Amino acid sequence: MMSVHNLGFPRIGKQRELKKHVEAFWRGDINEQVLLAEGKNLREQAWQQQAEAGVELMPVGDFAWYDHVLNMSNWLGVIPQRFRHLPKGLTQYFAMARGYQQQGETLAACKMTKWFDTNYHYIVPEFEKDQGFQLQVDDLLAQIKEAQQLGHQVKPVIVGPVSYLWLSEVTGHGDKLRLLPALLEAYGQLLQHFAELGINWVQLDEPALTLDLPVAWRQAYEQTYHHLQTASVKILLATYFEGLGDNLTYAVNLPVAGLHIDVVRAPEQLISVVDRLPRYKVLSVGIINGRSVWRADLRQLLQKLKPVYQAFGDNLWLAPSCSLLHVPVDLELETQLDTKVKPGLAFAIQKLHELSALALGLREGEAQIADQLAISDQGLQARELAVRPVVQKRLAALTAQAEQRSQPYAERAKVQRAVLQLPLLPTTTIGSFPQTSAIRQLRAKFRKGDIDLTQYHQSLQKEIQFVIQKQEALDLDVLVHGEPERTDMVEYFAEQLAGFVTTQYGWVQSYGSRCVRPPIVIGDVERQQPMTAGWSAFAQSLSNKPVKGMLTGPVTILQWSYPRDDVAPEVSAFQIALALRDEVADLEKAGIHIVQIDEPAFREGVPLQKAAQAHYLHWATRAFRIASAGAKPTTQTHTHMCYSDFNSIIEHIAAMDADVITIESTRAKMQLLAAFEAFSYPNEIGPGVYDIHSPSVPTADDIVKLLQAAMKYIPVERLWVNPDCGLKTRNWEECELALAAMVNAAKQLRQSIASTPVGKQAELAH
Ligand SMILES: Nc1nc2c(c(=O)[nH]1)N[C@@H](CNc1ccc(C(=O)N[C@@H](CCC(=O)N[C@@H](CCC(=O)N[C@@H](CCC(=O)O)C(=O)O)C(=O)O)C(=O)O)cc1)CN2
Ligand code: MET
Ligand SMILES: [Zn+2]
Repeated sequence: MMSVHNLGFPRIGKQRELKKHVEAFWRGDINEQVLLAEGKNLREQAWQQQAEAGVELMPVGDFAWYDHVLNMSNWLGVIPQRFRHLPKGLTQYFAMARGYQQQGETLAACKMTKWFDTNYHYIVPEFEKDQGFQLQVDDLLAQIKEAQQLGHQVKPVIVGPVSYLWLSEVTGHGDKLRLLPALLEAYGQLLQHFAELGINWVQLDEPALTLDLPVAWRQAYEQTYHHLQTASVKILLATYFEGLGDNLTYAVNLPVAGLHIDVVRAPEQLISVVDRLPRYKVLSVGIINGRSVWRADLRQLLQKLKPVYQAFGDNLWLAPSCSLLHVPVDLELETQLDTKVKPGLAFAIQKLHELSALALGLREGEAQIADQLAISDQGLQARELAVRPVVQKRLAALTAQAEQRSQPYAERAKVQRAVLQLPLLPTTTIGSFPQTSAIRQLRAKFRKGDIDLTQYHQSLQKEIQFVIQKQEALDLDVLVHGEPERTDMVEYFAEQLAGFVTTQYGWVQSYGSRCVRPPIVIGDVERQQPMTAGWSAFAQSLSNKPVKGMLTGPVTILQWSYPRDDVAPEVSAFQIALALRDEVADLEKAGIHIVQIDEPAFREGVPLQKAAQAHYLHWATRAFRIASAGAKPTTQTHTHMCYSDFNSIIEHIAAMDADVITIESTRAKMQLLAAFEAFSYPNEIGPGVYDIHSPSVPTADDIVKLLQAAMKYIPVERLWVNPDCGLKTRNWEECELALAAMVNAAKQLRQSIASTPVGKQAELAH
């Protein structure tokens, strides 16, 4: 029978229950037994919600206390040496995710990085040179039994071996593919365990199969699935986030029982796959967008699926394009959404209902789903909202000149030096200071109406005063206001821009227990009033040192929101950029001399396949320039990037033409700067000098060494001193100690440079 199945479901619960339980466990407020019971509850609820929405084949294995890639490492026994003496189970698991500090012992966490082009972060598998694999899967098998006992037909869902290997890092040198045979043995055993539990189908997630793969990795796919075909379970090979591209011919011929393809990201591949996939295989069509919150056009999708159903019959399965991890759980919780917008949206549960409707419509005819079609038709009307001809006209009239600063960097730098009077190696922070529970509670009180707007603003002003005082005391050179008024760097802007809506409970996991509520772009974007200038002006009034204005860039605002699914992303990005351009002008009017426009998601937005990258990089760079280039030559523009590997996009970073870029680089030990040097990056750079993810505090010596390393690549006149990223997830004690060390390090270096003869200085600087 044709099946409706799901690739994965949000694990956090409708109201972020998982976050609350896990954080309570970390604080020691609940014990392991209670945590395990709460997890079991959440899984049961998720299965129940999916079953009620018509899922016939239930994903199991998508639950994770922290991250599903870390789960896979744990199941395979990929535990780096430094954690092996810790008690197996949750202690070891959380130590790998977050680091470990106890009784004088400090273990660094494993690396965390972006999951393909999403805002979800996974824990990078860390292999030793001769990594072995040893299954420890009792918890996974127990979950499968839990679901079976509840009467669900279970399909285990795990990361496939090639993608797992692709995402891993090997310490020292060595070709990762060497490890494939041993890895396949372990996967083979795991599939055998599934078979013993009566499992019929297993889903192996292989998003890496959509990348432009080196030949050896393509071959690894053949080797892998030839090896695993002897297992007594059927394999559904799941690909998503892109089309199969050049790997299509390989993919359709791999010896697996089923193939899942993403026809939302790559609609054009449907015909090719239907033509080439043998009819005895299952074709799982990812037809409902797992990365968006827009309702689907069911009539159109039915037309698309009809010929596929004719060709494949019961071997056609319907699914979301990818795991629903990337969308919120339930639209029904949203009681404050505009009543014209809400019918246009679908969260995880609603998306599964859309799939069930499609399946029923295909099997039994459209008349059977008249109600759902009516809902879909109504949803399409929400796309006609928020049309703003004024914005469209302004965009159309934009000149190339508007995207250029009025003077080149070399000249701007001179006038900025005169205005700002900064010392060599200026010190600064990235923007946010600790988001304490007092601040969050203040916000919660304001939302509930327990305090009014005036009281809320007064308390925020007090916080800004406190933040400025602390920075003065630390003797930082360029100050920030600390962003206490922002729940999130993207949501804050979306709340104020016309053309966006925000949600109450639209939480999506970003990493571990940390969640975000991505806003939704519903139409043309337009600024209605200044968004940040008041707060920045207030902060500046408290200090004689420059205070940076703090904006989130157009690419990041769009990337961390749900875009329209029927508007080219650059159109929305340019509109957001125009709004920010006006904000920059208002900051200048308010007496602000430095404006930072953060673009941490700039790299994340780069398309996975090479063919599409140039177009993206072109418009993304333009969007940044539209936002920033209106600044006066005396205004110093900054940007900030983090969480990614920048080496491949340096020329585009340079084309953004920010006067200063502050960039995460501690974990890569300044190696990143070699790339900046190789490219002759012309403007100023603040390579992060300490990792803000770790509670451990750096010493001034550590920082001096890093800066000396940086001076080998970047002339000291163009170097800044700052942490890797914002400090909102840290506490004050950690911040003060770390920043004191940082300022101290900068001062030491300034002194040693000042006492160095001029000839030598030049040497030092290069
Ligand atoms: N959008 C986005 N993506 C990003 C980042 C980012 O900053 N923003 N940074 C990178 C890393 N990702 C991150 C994602 C989230 C968080 C984070 O701290 N999230 C907070 C939520 C922030 C928030 O919206 N807070 C609200 C709601 C807070 C809250 O939970 N309030 C309580 C009540 C108050 C209390 O008792 O604490 C409640 O509603 O129940 C507020 O401040 O008002 C969390 O999960 O805890 C950090 C980094 C990459 N991606
Ligand atoms: C994820 S980048 C964060 C930049 C922001 N200005 C902050 O300091 O939090
Ligand atoms: Zn950052």
